[in-house]
Amino acid sequence: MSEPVLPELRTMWWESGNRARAEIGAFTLIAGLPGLVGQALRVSWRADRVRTSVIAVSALLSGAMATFGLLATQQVLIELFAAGPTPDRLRAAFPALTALAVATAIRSLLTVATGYAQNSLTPRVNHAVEQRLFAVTTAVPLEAFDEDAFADDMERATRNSDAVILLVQASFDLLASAIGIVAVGVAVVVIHPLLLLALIVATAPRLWASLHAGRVRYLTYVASSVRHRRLRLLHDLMAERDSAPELRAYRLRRFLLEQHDQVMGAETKIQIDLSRRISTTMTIGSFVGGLATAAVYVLLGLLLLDGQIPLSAAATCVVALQAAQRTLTSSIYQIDRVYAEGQHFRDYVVFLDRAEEHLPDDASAPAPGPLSVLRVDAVSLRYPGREQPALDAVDLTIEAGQTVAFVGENGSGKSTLAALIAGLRRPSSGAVRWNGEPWPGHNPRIAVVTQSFYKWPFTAAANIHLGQVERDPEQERLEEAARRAAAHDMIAALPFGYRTLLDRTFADGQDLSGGQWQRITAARGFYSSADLLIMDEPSSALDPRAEDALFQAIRDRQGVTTTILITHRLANVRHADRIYVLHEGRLVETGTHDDLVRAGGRYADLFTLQAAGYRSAGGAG
Ligand SMILES: Nc1ncnc2c1ncn2[C@@H]1O[C@H](COP(=O)(O)OP(=O)(O)OP(=O)(O)O)[C@@H](O)[C@H]1O
Repeated sequence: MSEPVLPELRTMWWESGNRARAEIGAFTLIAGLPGLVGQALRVSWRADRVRTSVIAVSALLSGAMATFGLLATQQVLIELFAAGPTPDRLRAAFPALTALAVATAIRSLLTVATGYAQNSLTPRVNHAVEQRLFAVTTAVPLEAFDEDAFADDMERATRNSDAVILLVQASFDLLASAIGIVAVGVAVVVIHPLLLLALIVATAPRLWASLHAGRVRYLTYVASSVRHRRLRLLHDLMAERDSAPELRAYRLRRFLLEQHDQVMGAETKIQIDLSRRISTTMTIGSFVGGLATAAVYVLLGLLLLDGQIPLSAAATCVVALQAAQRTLTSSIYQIDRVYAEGQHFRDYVVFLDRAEEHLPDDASAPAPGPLSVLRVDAVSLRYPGREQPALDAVDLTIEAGQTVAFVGENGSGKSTLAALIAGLRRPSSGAVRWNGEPWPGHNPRIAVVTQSFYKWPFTAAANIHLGQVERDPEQERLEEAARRAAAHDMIAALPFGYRTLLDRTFADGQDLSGGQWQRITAARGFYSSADLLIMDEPSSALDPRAEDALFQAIRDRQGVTTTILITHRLANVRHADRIYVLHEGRLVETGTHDDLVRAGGRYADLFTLQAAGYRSAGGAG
């Protein structure tokens, strides 16, 4: 093995928020919060005004109750520390005690109301966010996926769709904590203005230390993230079904175990170093925080001795200080969360904005009529990052009812031309005209059986029905399409026939061979009643009998419906009304099979080469 380590990994979607949090200091962190909380509240407001209002009002009322509770506590203490017999003092403290109990009960009720409102708000926000996101991801044209930056943004936005609700939740929690802190501040000012200063002095070092510790925690995460992913990659390689056969066939076991040992060793060492740093930060934070609190207690003592504040005020201040520190601890956690989730939320918003630029404007276009003629006018396409155009000024005309073939060597541009005709991609220049009119986006009258088909995790029947999902499935038509693609007998032999799930993730799910899958996708093409059917390499994995049946079915369409056939098996295009030969993106030859063989050009060369292969094999046999 010449490569000592696995290749570099790119930054992943889930790291952006934590990375951003790790890179900034406490000041930038705090300064960024109002904007993020504002955005979260707007999202929440749009999703559900009533519940958003309930949560916001509850947070405010809860803060008011906290202030009220502290003032009542002071009143209770004043009455209890007053001179006189204990029963009298208790009687005097009773109204304040009742007020304290009521304030506490109201706060508890508000917490319950907030919980209910948040529980119902969460699915509503998620629903709104996901609907908007997937409405966009399913509408952007294919070329958007070729732009690296766009594809990255899309991945981040899709995976981070729950960032919105996490940001909303964290923002509400932060809001409640912030109001709680303000409430304590107000109560303390009412008791004695100087105590506010004491409160700030006691809590500020802890606040700073906790924020700093948060940053170290995020740094820890970021520093180990690449190794974690590398480990996950190795876990998958060593324990997954897909890689298991080659792992054994190529005897990769030792290599992978060594890689795992190396990465795991580095990870352990760095984790230990980093946890040491975190512990140090936390210890310093607690130490300085403790000193500051002690200093405040000393100050309180001095004020008491000097007669500046009564004993009840000092005692209330101690209670307030503890309440403030409790609220602060939860605030720090919320601040970090709001910031990190806020970055993910920004990814989501940025993606939606960028995606808007890509969306096709086909809402206002009239539906295309039945095909009479399709014209490809000087169409060119250059993929991003490629010097050579994949298609270069291609012109051709297809009449309704024709069967035409695109042939050419690998990479000559056949699939790209098919994608342009279907409207799955837009040309860099030129136009595809359906009955003389260009059609923006995918043309609903064209069905495509793609070369790199997707194995949809549905039943066999549903997989065929995908060819025309807008109509209810008709078993007879499904079977008829399957027969034409030589798929019927194979499906009938599956454990549940047409109702067999074609994905092993599901209970009783089955997997098919490559050729069997290809028969299903061909059946899907036949099932559609599109005016134009494009079949891109529909027989590459088929056995000779299935291939013969498939091409017979394609020949049966000739003169009735229109077909574009892309194949390297040139014997199968002999019957085509017209053959277009592509070479390095240019249309180099056009004609019937006989015309092209007679012309003795590129097609004739390829055909003779293939035919010679069969002849010599026949001769050898
Ligand atoms: N998404 C893409 N991004 C960048 N280049 C691409 C992309 N898809 C295809 N290409 C390039 O465009 C050229 C034409 O590719 P295309 O798939 O159209 O060829 P093809 O004639 O269908 O080939 P094959 O016979 O192998 O299926 C090739 O050079 C290919 O590398």
